[in-house]
Amino acid sequence: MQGLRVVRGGREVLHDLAFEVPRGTIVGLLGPSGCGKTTLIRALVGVQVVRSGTVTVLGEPAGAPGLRRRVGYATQKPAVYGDLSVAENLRYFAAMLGAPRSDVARVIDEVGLGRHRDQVVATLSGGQLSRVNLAAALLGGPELLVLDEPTVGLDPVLRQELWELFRELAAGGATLVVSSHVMDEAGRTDRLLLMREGLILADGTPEALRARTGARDLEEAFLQLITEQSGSAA
Ligand SMILES: Nc1ncnc2c1ncn2[C@@H]1O[C@H](COP(=O)(O)OP(=O)(O)OP(=O)(O)O)[C@@H](O)[C@H]1O
Repeated sequence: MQGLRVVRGGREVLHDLAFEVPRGTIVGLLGPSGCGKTTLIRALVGVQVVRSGTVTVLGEPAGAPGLRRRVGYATQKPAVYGDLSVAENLRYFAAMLGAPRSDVARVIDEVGLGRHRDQVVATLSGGQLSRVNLAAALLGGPELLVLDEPTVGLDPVLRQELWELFRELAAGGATLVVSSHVMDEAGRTDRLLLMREGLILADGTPEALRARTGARDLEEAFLQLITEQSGSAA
């Protein structure tokens, strides 16, 4: 991604962003609410009108038709049908994608919803609902998974399990871009993009960010970077 600028509602919300994501890694996109994480994700999956810049995904321009089956995207708000069961939703999405039917059982298992496979989605808890949404993004075994705050509303045990799943997927060669505004999740990534007000404040491994700022934890490192940035802007 190079020189990415996005204007929304008459205001520039991403300012000249550039970064590259190596395959097979988990990249965390972190920053406070409204800093532009979702907009950046929308640009990656090719649904965002951009003012300028180039976004290349798996060697093709973001949003190219050939990427449809190679990129899995889970939006922040679950986008599944409330009046269908978990399995019915996933069978439908698998058919739309041309993914094998056997994938349905696999992804239900991966997100730990086996006991709820025949439950109507409207009756699921919030955490279960977000897992159905995630399961839909896993259909077809995409090479790039783009997940917008996939762990919101989940208890610590489930969050831990999902991060283990993300790690397994990356070990199998998938690349994951995962947004979050929870700093304790940042330490689980291979690489962090810390965002603030439409800019990338820092880009590096969690260890490198801690070392660079001399901070004890990533929350403190983030605050330190903000102070540095404000100092250099003044
Ligand atoms: N459709 C829109 N029209 C105008 N402004 C918008 C629109 N969508 C987003 N914005 C603005 O763009 C900025 C970035 O929003 P974005 O949704 O990318 O943030 P975010 O980091 O994902 O936030 P959150 O963590 O709360 O989801 C915000 O200031 C938001 O108000």
